[in-house]
Amino acid sequence: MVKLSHQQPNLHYIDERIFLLKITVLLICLPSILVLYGWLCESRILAWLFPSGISMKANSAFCFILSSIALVLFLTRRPLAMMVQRILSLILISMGLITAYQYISGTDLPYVDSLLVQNQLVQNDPDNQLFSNRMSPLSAINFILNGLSIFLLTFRNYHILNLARIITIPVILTAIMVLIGYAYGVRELYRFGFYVPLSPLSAIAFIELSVALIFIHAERGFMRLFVGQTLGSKMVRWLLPTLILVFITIGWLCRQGNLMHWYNNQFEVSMLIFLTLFLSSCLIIWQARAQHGQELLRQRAQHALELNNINLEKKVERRTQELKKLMEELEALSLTDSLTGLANRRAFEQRLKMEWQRATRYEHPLTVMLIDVDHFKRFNDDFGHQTGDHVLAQVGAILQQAVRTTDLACRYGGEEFVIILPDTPMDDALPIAHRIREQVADHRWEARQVTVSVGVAQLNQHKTPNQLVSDADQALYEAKAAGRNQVIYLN
Ligand SMILES: Nc1nc2c(ncn2[C@@H]2O[C@H](COP(=O)(O)OP(=O)(O)OP(=O)(O)O)[C@@H](O)[C@H]2O)c(=O)[nH]1
Repeated sequence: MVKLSHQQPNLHYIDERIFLLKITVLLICLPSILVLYGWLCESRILAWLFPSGISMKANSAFCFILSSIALVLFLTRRPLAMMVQRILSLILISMGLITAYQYISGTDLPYVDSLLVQNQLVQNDPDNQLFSNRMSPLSAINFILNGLSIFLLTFRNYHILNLARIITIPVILTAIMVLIGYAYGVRELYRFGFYVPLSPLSAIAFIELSVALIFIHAERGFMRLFVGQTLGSKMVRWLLPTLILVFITIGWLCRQGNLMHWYNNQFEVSMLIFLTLFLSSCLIIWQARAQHGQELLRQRAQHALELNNINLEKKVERRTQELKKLMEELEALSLTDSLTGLANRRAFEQRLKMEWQRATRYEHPLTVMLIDVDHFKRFNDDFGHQTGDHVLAQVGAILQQAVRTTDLACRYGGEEFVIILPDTPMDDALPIAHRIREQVADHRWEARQVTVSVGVAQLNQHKTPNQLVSDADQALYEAKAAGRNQVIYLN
């Protein structure tokens, strides 16, 4: 069994529906109480509330009062209310079944039709008829159906809810038929054979009761269509009652004209067809206009949405490109030394690892040289850090110029630099090292002459890139020890 979920529909609509339910209960209950009171006090005026010559029977009035109570109890969710509703619905079903049994078997069970009132009013009734104190067979069937519907609605289950609604539809249809019968004077529509006819007041009460039952928990099941906020919901809410009322009224007016001998039958039918065509066309055009407007709005909204999507996609694409560029810049920044503009130690380590792998795999020569500024501490102490920074930047520029594009000059840290020379044997690397040393020494320095010491090492049987750097460092150490401004290589 599917349990109903507790949705939160529009509260404004809920308030409106609670109000309508209360009004409906009053509309069913008040006339029924008056009719029942009329029967009990033998007041023909009250019992014959509707001036048609056919009264709502006392049992029917009683059943309608019970139905109203059951209806109003749908406003509370207490288990006790649910129990009372089930008991009331069972009474309604029983009343209907017992009456139907009496009609079918032709018997007159004691204390059933005379349960609430004796027959005095009926006996005085000029239109007296067989079983005239008994509710009509149609009422009996309708009370069975409505009682069943109330009983099922107390279960609040999705499938049962729809079933409860479906069984009230025949009640509405037959009651409308009865009203049409009264309006147009078609006896066969409200009275079957010699049976007791259904009174117009009962027909109205059945319509009110059944419509109210159909709208219980309307936000669930197929009745959602009637209480929704869509154009379809608004259409069905207005169009359906309008259609029923308008066409019944047109028919009635045409009929009355004929009865008053303003025109004959042919004219009545022609008028009816003309007015029906005219009004149906008006209704269709009115609704088509509303739908057309809605469709245009929808198309415009869709177009705007598509444009928005295209703009959004362009924006995302632009932002992605910007982000990509930013990432590349960040990546470059993270690999660059800010003072000299050379690659930093991180970039050096990445590249050395790569070149070392390539060189060992293809047995290519690979040389690394470490360059250190001589007595830089003293330089800093004498001329200050800022001048020292300037010297480092200039040494960096000299190194960058001295190497090929396939080589990589990096700032190793502090005043120490390193150059990776791929595919370069020691014989080719040494002239470069000497050139660098000379260029630094020959440079026109502002403060004082600056020199560098260079240690060179070539890849040999080194197991790791670190060992190669360590060899270059050893050579550099020896260059320092040999008096600085020297190039020393380690084989
Ligand atoms: N201006 C400046 N100085 C730095 C920077 N990085 C390191 N130094 C300085 O470089 C000096 C390096 O000194 P040491 O390692 O003793 O070596 P040195 O004085 O060059 O002597 P040798 O290398 O033996 O010739 C230290 O005083 C550091 O403060 C930097 O980015 N800018």
